Amino acid sequence: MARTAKYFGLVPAGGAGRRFGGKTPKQYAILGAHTVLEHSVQALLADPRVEKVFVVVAQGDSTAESLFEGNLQVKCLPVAGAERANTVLNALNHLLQNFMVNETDWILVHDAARPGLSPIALKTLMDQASEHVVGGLLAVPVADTLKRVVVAEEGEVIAQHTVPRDQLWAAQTPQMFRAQALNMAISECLYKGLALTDDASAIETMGIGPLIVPGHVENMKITQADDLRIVAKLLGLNQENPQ
Ligand SMILES: Nc1ccn([C@@H]2O[C@H](COP(=O)(O)OP(=O)(O)OP(=O)(O)O)[C@@H](O)[C@H]2O)c(=O)n1
Ligand SMILES: C[C@](O)(CO)[C@H](O)COP(=O)(O)O
Repeated sequence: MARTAKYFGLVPAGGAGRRFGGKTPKQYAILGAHTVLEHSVQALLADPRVEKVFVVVAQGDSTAESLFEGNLQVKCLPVAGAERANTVLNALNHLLQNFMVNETDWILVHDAARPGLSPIALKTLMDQASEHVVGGLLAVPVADTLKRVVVAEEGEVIAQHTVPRDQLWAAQTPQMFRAQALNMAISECLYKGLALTDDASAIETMGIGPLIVPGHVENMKITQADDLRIVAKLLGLNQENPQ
């Protein structure tokens, strides 16, 4: 008889941080007293149901391994791929093929670049998405008016027209789905050459809508350099002289 489904974190941390710039990839930038990655991993471990967090890094990246040395709740997998979707798929393949997770276990995919995830948002997502047919994700309703633009030859960005925002939400992470379902959905999409910027979009192509659970602004993604200062402010962390 199959055991009860467990919960595992999967943190894609294999990006180069091109938009962030600088020599240190943003997942290893210092935020308060720890790296961005450590904050993001600890945020997942805030819920006792999360058994283990798998941190997926680029081959040869030993930084994460040293950050979590001795922490039995964290395991680093050097199987990151060319894009975020490849990283997630490579990790899922590794975990399933090595029987480290069961096909029906819940996988919480959470960006290493989102250190501000709150325990209550994580709990709400796990409580609600686990009751949904396919799973779900954190997202926040779009509050700004959105413009579709064109970029002129001189580089000027020109508004073409306004995009109705009444049914638009901005996806965050974690995005929580069953291991094998997500594995198959991403694999199918990549085989078809579909570009995936998140995990839910792969599930959506299977014809099932994931549950949206309201997130919070503090869970923003660190993308540009100044985002580190903004997130530090949102989290009330001293960023003047990061340790
Ligand atoms: N090949 C990749 C690309 C991204 N990521 C991870 O996916 C998350 C979200 O991606 P993004 O914010 O785009 O990070 P980068 O790809 O590093 O940023 P950029 O696109 O600016 O290079 C990050 O935690 C990043 O480390 C990954 O694991 N593998
Ligand atoms: C997964 C994600 O954070 C949801 O908004 C986002 O799509 C990641 O995009 P990125 O370009 O890989 O940062």
